[in-house]
Order: sequence, then structure tokens, then C-alpha cells
Amino acid sequence: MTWNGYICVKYPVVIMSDISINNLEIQYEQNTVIKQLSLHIEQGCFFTLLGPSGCGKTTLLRTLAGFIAPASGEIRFGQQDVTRLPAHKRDIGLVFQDYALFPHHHVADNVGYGLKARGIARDELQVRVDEALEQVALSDYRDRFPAQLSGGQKQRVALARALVIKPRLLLMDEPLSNLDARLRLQMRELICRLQRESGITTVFVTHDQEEALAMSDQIAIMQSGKIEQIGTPKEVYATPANAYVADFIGSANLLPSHVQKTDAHSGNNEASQKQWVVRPEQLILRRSAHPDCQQVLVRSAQYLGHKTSYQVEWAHEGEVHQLQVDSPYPHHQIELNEGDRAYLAFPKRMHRV
Ligand SMILES: Nc1ncnc2c1ncn2[C@@H]1O[C@H](COP(=O)(O)OP(=O)(O)OP(=O)(O)O)[C@@H](O)[C@H]1O
Repeated sequence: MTWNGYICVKYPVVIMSDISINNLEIQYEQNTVIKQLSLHIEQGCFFTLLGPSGCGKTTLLRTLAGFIAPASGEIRFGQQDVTRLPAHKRDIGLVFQDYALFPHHHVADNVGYGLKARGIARDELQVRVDEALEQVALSDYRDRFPAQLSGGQKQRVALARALVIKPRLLLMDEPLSNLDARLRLQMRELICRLQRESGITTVFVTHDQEEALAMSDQIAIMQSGKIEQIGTPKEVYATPANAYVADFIGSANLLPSHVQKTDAHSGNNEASQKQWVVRPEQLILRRSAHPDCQQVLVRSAQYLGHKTSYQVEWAHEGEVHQLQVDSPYPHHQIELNEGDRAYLAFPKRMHRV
């Protein structure tokens, strides 16, 4: 193989893309499931679509892939309008929840499939498949059939198959859902590392908020075919745009903003219909009374190892509020029990939605 050829194999030209979606509307027969959706995904971004079952994540992903034609609107990869471009011309890598490997092909053939379809010469194909298998630590499994692999190994093959073609866009639909908890963590790290190293713009679908927070550069939180907020993991967690986002990302206590005590703590006395968002870990429980604390009744205590999660009841100005309070290890050693009186400290600053 020539020096030029080698360089070509090792560093094939990858056309990177940002993605623009403008006023996209997607229907199944008469039913509109994506409504006037617009968003922009920066080149190289790990972008996650997060939302409950049925909100339209997969529909949007499949439309980006070219499997569903939108009723109206526009999709651009970089400068190129791909709205009506067939799937096989979009230059995308796909990873699905159920792996979608060819059962009668060896691992190496599965990984090399996309390269073969693109007419890549045998020598180059071999080198790139070897490289991809090495990246996912499956070099020793190249001659096995998918049925001879574990779930995690199958998903690594699927990942290698998607990345080996150096796509300009990587689309992943709940790729970790079939894996057990420990394997999920390992795969999260692998996917994030390979995505960072390759710099391929990635759209990742999940309904798992922890996965979204851990892996993403940007998260779009969806509800009923619409986007409620787009932001970094910190932005959507610390400053949710509305009560839906606050409740969907992590756990949230939502208090009506007329609660004066919390107003005083936030230094904001403005009256409105809005709500305070207080995360369970922002609240502190004490055994003894303190001027800045509110007396509460412990309704339940769940020991979870790394924290204890309490449900407490706060009676305030004729209203009773139920709050979740998480005390991280080792604070849970205060060991409050159901029926105990305790004293609750609110954070100095609270976010309002
Ligand atoms: N082929 C189809 N024909 C008709 N309706 C469909 C079809 N596929 C999905 N839908 C509907 O479109 C809506 C969005 O579905 P979609 O699969 O995109 O949601 P999702 O957010 O990916 O859900 P999940 O997390 O359960 O996969 C749902 O109401 C669903 O019932």
C-alpha cells in the first residue's frame, strides 16, 4: 500500500456537518406528531433528544435519517438541503436499540458492510474494519456470528459499523436500552469517547434523563411533538424553562411562588403565577430548630446507600406542601424516621419557572 493510500485509509476525508431543522412538520396519515419544529445542531455536537414515550423522538430521528418524509419544513446538513434526499445518499451512521446486525455475516463483514456498499477497495476496507474493531475492543471477535456475542458486544459491533464509514452524522436510537446497568455505564463512556475522537455530529435518542445529562453537549427536551427547551445539561437541570422540564429532568419540588418564606429566601417578592423549583438535594434537614428553618413532619425515609430520600410535609399559611429531600451520604446519618419532627432549610437562591 502506498504512503498516500495509507494516509487515505487512516485519515479519510470526513465532511462534517451542522444540522438545521426549520418548521418541520411530520404526520402519520392525518395525525401530526411533530409540530412546527425548528432547531440547530452545531457541528461535532453530541445532541440528545429526550422525552417520554410517544413524544416523537424516534419519528424525528427517522426523518433525519431519511426514512420518513416530512409533511412540510426543511432539513439541512451543512449547506445541503436534504429534506427530499433518499436515506442512502445522506451519509449517516445508524445505531439502533436492537443492534440490527446481519445474523448470517461474521462480525468483520457486518462492520465492513457500509464500506463494501460504497465500493471501497478490499485492502482499504480491511484496514478500516481492523481499525474500527480495535476501537471497540472486538479485534478477537471478528470471525464470530452475532448470535455468538453478548448484547454489549453486539452493540459495539453496531457502533463500529456506524463509525467505520466516517459518516457526517451519527444517529443513535436508544442504543443502551437493552443493556444491563453496569454495561450501560461502560457503553456510555465508549460512545462518548469515540464521538469526541471522531468529532462526528451525533443525535442520540433516549428517555433516560441521567443518560442524557451524562453524555450530551446539548439536550432537547420534548413533549407531544414539540421542544420545550434546548440547553446544556447544566442549563436544563439548573435553570429549567418551565415546570414540565423541571419535573422531567431529575426530581423537582414545585412550590407556588406566593409562598412567602421562599420568596424571602430568594430575595424576590414579585407576585406571579409562577413556581419555585427546588431540587431535593438543595434542601437540608436538621434535627433541631434554627431561625432560618421551617418545621416539617417526616412522612417517609428511604435509605438508598449514597443518600437517604425523605418525603416531608410542610404546613405553611394554611397550605400543606409535600417535599422530597435528599440527604447525601454521610448526612443521612442523622437518621430521621417516619413521624419525626425536623427542620428544613431552603436554599438561598431558587429558580422560578
Ligand atoms: N408508523 C406509525 N404510524 C402511525 N403512528 C405512529 C407510527 N410511529 C409512531 N407513531 C405515533 O407517533 C407518535 C410518536 O412516536 P415515536 O415513536 O416517535 O415516539 P418516541 O418518543 O420515540 O417514543 P418511544 O420512547 O416510546 O420510542 C406516537 O404517538 C406514536 O403512536
